[in-house]
Amino acid sequence: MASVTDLIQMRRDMIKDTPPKPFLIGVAGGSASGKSTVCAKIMEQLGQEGVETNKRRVVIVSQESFYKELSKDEAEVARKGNFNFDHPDAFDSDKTLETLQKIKAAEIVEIPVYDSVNATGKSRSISIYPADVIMFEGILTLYSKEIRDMLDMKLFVDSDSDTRLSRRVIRDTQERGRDLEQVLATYTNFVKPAFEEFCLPTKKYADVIIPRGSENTVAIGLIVQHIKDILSGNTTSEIDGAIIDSSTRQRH
Ligand SMILES: [N-]=[N+]=N[C@@H]1[C@H](O)[C@@H](CO)O[C@H]1n1ccc(=O)[nH]c1=O
Repeated sequence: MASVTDLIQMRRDMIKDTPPKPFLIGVAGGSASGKSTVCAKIMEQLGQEGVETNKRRVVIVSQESFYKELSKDEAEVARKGNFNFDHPDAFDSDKTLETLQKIKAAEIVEIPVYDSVNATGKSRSISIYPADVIMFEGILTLYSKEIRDMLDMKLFVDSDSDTRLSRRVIRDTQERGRDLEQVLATYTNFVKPAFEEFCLPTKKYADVIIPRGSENTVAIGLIVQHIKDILSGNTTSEIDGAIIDSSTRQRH
């Protein structure tokens, strides 16, 4: 009669041969909360030291890739800073879900790279190849239940709103060539209200909330270690539990 340890090892050997299903992480948080930087740091720390098997492939998918294309009138309104890019309806939720399902099924997908200066996703697109870890980052990545249910880990980057506003002012005036008055008006009219109505309420769905965003090296380190443990099968997952449970049943 094989011991429990043998059973668990046999199971782990079986699992090791099958390519791991992509591990999907949702990273939400207010505009300029540091989501992209948190993702970059996690990716860097996962990619750096090879875990047990070969180097992990980690890719970042931005929710901005799924902005609906603007009509001519909407583009005109957007140019004046009067379009609400922070509302859930600004995103194509069907296309988002379909693309994430393909990514989760380890298919190669083509996604647009959003050009926020010209507010279009038509400038260029990139291919996302099958990866071990996919980080889906954006202000409303935890908003839809269908997407939440697909995620293996949900993170919320929780930076103070004054920090986020000051970053936006610098980013939008310097990198996106907008004037200060328009940036502040857009923030007051759309970004702040939409954050409070649609983004902040999704914090309750997070598995880990990261106060202070990318400066929080302890939180990022814990998250990276947990992902590594899951990828290298070191966690006592439900599979092990099932074996132990079945063997005790046999013992009676
Ligand atoms: N305006 N505004 N706010 C949104 C949102 O807060 C953030 C994340 O999508 O990017 C901003 N955003 C998005 C598309 C765009 O063309 N311009 C832009 O500034």
